[in-house]
Amino acid sequence: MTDTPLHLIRNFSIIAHIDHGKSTLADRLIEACGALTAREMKGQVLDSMELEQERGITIKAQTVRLTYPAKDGNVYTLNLMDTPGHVDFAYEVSRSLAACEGSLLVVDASQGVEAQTLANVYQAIDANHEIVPVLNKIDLPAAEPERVRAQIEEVVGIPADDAVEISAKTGLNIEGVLEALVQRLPAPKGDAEAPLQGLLVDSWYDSYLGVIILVRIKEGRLKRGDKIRMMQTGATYHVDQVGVFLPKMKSVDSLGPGEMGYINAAIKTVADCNVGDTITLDNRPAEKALPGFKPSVPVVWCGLFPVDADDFDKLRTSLGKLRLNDASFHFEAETSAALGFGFRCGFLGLLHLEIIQERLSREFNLDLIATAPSVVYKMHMNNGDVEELHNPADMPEISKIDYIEEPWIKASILVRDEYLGSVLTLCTERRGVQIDLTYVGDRAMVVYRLPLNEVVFDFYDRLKSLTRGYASFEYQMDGYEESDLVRISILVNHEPVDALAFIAHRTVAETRGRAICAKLKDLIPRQLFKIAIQASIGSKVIARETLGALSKDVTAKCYGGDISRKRKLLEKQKEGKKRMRQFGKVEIPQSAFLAALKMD
Ligand SMILES: Nc1nc2c(ncn2[C@@H]2O[C@H](COP(=O)(O)OP(=O)(O)OP(=O)(O)O)[C@@H](O)[C@H]2O)c(=O)[nH]1
Repeated sequence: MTDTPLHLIRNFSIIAHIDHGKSTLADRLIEACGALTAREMKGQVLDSMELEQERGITIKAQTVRLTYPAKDGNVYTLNLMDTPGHVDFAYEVSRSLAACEGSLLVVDASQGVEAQTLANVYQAIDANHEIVPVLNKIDLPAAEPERVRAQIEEVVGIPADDAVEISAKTGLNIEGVLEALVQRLPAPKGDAEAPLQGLLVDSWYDSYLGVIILVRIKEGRLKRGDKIRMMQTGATYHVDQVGVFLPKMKSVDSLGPGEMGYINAAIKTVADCNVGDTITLDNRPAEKALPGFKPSVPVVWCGLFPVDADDFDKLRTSLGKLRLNDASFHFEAETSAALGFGFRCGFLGLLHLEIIQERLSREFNLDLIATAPSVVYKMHMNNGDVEELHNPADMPEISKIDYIEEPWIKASILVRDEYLGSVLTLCTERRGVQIDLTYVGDRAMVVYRLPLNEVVFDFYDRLKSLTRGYASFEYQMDGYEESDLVRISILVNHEPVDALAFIAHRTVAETRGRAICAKLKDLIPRQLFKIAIQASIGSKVIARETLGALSKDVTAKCYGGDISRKRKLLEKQKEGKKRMRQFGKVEIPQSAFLAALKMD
């Protein structure tokens, strides 16, 4: 089974906007090729992570090898790479694409082209893919295949005459997709006798097998027992197992050119397995490495702290494990006066942040406090140095800073005309600069430049609520620009609370400072003395709230008599204390941080 001739291999990925039916189609293809029995299918096979299933989004790119007896009498090997649809995972999309020769472009025939469809299809075009448009959900009464076909031609700019019309849900015309794959996608190229060149597409940690590497062989052959070398890191390993995903793992003797599969080689550190690296043979190395991927750079950072300080080590181990599965995620130890020991973590975007946070809580059972997400600022110092700032609490003294730059993005928003006005207002409020406004059928496509800082700050939520969920949003990084930014410190009883410090444009500093102070006033329990809650820029106070004093003796109502009841009350109070953080004389409950950090 390992010796599929090149002309009978097709490697493809499926690209689509979220919810247009990519995973459902993948399931149908797997089913149609008999890889799994219906009972084994049980829901969507490719979205294996629990969290993914619940949210219905695809996080990790995965691959499946299918066998398809085509109408031309040949039996083809089809390697399907699943790709995530969301913009935060654009990086994973690009590496999946680099491992394939073609793409199925799935468009929901009742919805039409969306912002994310465009973003993904341009990546596929960049990767020189042959693209087969697929119109899905034609079972829906609202499906308008003709209109969407025209839209694909007009907006995406690829021919859509022979787009395959299907219903992934009912299974209608799945064979049409399989035939299009074998007839329209090019076969991979490569020479089985050449020195090995394998593209390291992905690596993750499996609790039974250790580190697993997903590889696409470009040239040569990779066998069990080979000694491989990673061309970038120079690390060498003996290959214990070579295999393919059916989608269950199945070991094979070797993988030849054009094939995709996995390697298991008792690798201890995933740090040696850089995605995009070239795998070659130690005793007969390739001369050149394959063109790799651009490393992913985290654009959003936030602090993660265990609610229970005893969980610090567990948090460290858990982050390490997640990182094995997700090289795009970064973390480093951090201490906060307010929150204790924790980690500063870097993410590709907000959804990525949310997913990691949720996985920590679900898979590792950790109770965490996350500080407000911050973008990476560039501090141009008076002495000519340029420092990157990931954490507002680390901002250098203002007198030493010449100027500050912040990252900008170019965002495309596709929205129904009736909501356009509110979207334009939102973008303007967020310091956006309009670049373009066109129409895609009955919807407006507006392109804005926006400071990323304003987008990490509840932009998605506002966009969603303003458009009743009907807007689609896609962005890419668009350079750095100088900006009038200030750090706002929050002081409780004149003590700065580092975890609440944030950076904002001067024009919105006061409003946001006020909002936090007002919120904290409601969240911090009254104490025996008056407490000032202030927001300041440097030494200048820009907002203030005062929390009145209160005397409170929980045992007062117990008339001295019932000792056990009294003890219970005191214990209860002690319990409560554990969840408090001490600030000078003031105790702030964890819930206050959580709520204050969740600004809305
Ligand atoms: N009526 C109908 N519904 C479909 C069809 N294909 C998929 N769906 C539904 O559309 C929704 C989204 O499908 P998914 O396959 O999860 O979409 P996806 O593109 O994989 O979504 P992400 O993984 O989030 O990118 C699900 O509720 C499916 O049941 C179809 O052909 N017809």
